[in-house]
Amino acid sequence: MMRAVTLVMGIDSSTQSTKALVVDADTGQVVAEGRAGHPDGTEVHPDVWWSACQEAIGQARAAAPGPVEAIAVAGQQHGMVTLDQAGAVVRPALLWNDTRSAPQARTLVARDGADAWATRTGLVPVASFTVTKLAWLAEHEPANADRVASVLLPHDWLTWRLGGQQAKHTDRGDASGTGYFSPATGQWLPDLLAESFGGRRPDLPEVLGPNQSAGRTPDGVLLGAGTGDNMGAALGLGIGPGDVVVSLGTSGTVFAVAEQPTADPTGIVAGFCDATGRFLPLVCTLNAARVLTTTATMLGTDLAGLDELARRAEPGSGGLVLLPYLDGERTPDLPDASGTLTGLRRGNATPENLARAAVEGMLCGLADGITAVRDAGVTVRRVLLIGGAARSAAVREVAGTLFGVPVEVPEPAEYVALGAARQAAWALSGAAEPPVWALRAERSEPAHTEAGQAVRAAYARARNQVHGI
Ligand SMILES: Nc1ncnc2c1ncn2[C@@H]1O[C@H](COP(=O)(O)OP(=O)(O)O)[C@@H](O)[C@H]1O
Ligand SMILES: O=C(CO)[C@@H](O)[C@H](O)COP(=O)(O)O
Repeated sequence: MMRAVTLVMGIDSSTQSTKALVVDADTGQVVAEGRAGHPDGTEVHPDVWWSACQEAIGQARAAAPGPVEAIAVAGQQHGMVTLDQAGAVVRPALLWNDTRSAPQARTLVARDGADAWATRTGLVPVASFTVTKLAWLAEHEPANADRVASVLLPHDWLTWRLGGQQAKHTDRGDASGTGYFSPATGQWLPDLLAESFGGRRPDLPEVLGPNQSAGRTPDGVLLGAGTGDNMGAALGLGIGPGDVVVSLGTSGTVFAVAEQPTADPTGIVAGFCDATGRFLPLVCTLNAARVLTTTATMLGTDLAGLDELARRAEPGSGGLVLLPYLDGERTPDLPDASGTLTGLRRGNATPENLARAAVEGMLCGLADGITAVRDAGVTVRRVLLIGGAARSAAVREVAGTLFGVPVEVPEPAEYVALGAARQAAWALSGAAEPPVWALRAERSEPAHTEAGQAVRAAYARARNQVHGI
């Protein structure tokens, strides 16, 4: 007899695109997909995400074998979505990679001290976090700030739109990236928000538990709480103790699931919550996959060409080191930095070496991130490498040399959207735990740590030489 299939949808609204997956709720098998691009830029009107979301959902629904019963959205973290009293967007959202609020971040840290921020919010403010964007708005656009009746994150806003603009909801995972939420208590910190937003007290969405529902769409589909994209990926992969994920999308992230909250006063490890009721210590760099696309363009080739060139060069790129801070950097906290190529000589100035230096430079910052999460108390037994740039063979090989632990590459898949789908299936089931879905087949990259250590040392020297850190 045929099994009755229950279908759910997971949406990943990340920096560069929206992806929608229709998934079998019992097995986690993907049965249909949709995708739509986002425009470039660090300031984006949320309507753009809504159009992309509609397009991706339309494609996935058209290809699906039946109707979906639940949907959840995982979105790029930290983006500042401001709504007025009538629910209209006050101004385009400032995204996680917009660095204009770096001066406000410094002022907030000077005001309360890094220790106090880390203890209260799990974070030390940098330009990425929503609280600094609100401080920027209060200082630079007070008339707009006065109109703000509520503040949402990208995933909250999309969930609210999908639900026909009824009650506003978020989850612990995404809330923990704002800078006015306590991961330890699971509560908003409205006084801290007001102190940072010129005394204003906008409404904040209700924080739902991991398997709670955010209502229904006008046509009756159950809505999951949704979450941030990194929390979504952790749920999609179903990571456990000893697993550290390195995700190479627009951002580079390193994260693991932890039982206890973390509070790192250096600000390197952000003490986020996850999407299962646990915690998600995370290190984020601003420059990941796009370092490769930019280098490919510089070399007059495409990503496949860059891959071939990088694989022809020796480890260490003949002495070339790229500090890849093309969009400024968040970790280390260098919002005004630009990229630097060091070690250039007539004898090593080849396309091959430049291609490999781009791959090595992008990954060295994340290797440092692995060290930082280990220092924060995370056990690191293996790295799971995901995100768009994990599709590159050169990236996978070099990661195996730099990370110092076994690197496993799960079958390429949209793990953020898969995590959102798993959350939707969980909300639909009403069960205490999410459905058990098998992790996709993995390939391992052998670790050659000796060559990798020399590459990391050269990177650290170059960073010290240029930035004094
Ligand atoms: N084979 C590849 N080699 C290197 N980069 C790739 C490859 N395929 C895709 N990418 C890059 O991955 C990025 C998209 O990854 P994704 O994880 O979807 O990002 P995001 O979630 O931030 O939108 C793009 O910058 C794209 O150029
Ligand atoms: O700011 C962070 C994490 O703190 C980023 O990871 C954003 O969540 C954007 O993610 P991608 O678009 O690169 O997936």
